[in-house]
Amino acid sequence: MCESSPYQKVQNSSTKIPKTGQEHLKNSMTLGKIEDKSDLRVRQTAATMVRAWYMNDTNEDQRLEHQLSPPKFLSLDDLFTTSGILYWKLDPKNYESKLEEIKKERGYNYMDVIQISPDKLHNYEEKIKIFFAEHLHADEEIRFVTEGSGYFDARDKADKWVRIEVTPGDLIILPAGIYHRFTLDSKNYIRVIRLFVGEPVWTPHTRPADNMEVRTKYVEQQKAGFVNHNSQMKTGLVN
Ligand SMILES: CSCCC(=O)/C(O)=C/O
Ligand SMILES: [Fe+2]
Ligand code: NI
Repeated sequence: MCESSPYQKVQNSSTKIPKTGQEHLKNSMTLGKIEDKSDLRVRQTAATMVRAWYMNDTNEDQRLEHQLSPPKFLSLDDLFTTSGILYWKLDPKNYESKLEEIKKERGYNYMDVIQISPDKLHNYEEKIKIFFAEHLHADEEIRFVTEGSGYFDARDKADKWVRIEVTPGDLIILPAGIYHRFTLDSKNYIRVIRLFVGEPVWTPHTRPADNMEVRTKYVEQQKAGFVNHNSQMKTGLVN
């Protein structure tokens, strides 16, 4: 989306984050180095907790899980191979340095915070509708969840909806050109850090946008198969 004012904005990671509860980020982060095996185990367990599944197409409330019967889950590897979606699990209470590392590595020099709930988001009903209309962006969509939960839905190679549950500590990167949408779950609240390279442009291009260059490029990549040069990201390990 292309909203501007209601969110805190940080032009680069060393800039102060102005007001509204974001201050604790600065002090809460230490380097996410895995010092011993028990630490690794804890982090791996957390990493495997991401859930992604194929959706049914019933007209029930969008906030419900929409599992197939029986449910059909995807692994992180499947998620990446079928759609190019990258996922990292960070420690939701101690993520600052790892997030900084990722920002540096991928060139994300903009960040702000959005809280989505009926009482926290201006024009909530309208925004929720926009988020849930199938669309693509000309750039990556990078979201790090700090509180609450929700679902990102993305189309796989066969144009089937895959639902990805996001909870605190989840960093998800949707590639440019992928058809997707977002909804809150039945708890009705999420707080998300949004990252971007340069000045953010979150214009949603509603489907059909098949003739956009970014879409044709994405489809080509999808046909050729996505290649991940960062195996940590693919497996969801935090370090
Ligand atoms: C959870 S962040 C708000 C949703 C959004 O910005 C978007 O583009 C969804 O596709
Ligand atoms: Fe989007
Ligand atoms: Ni958007």
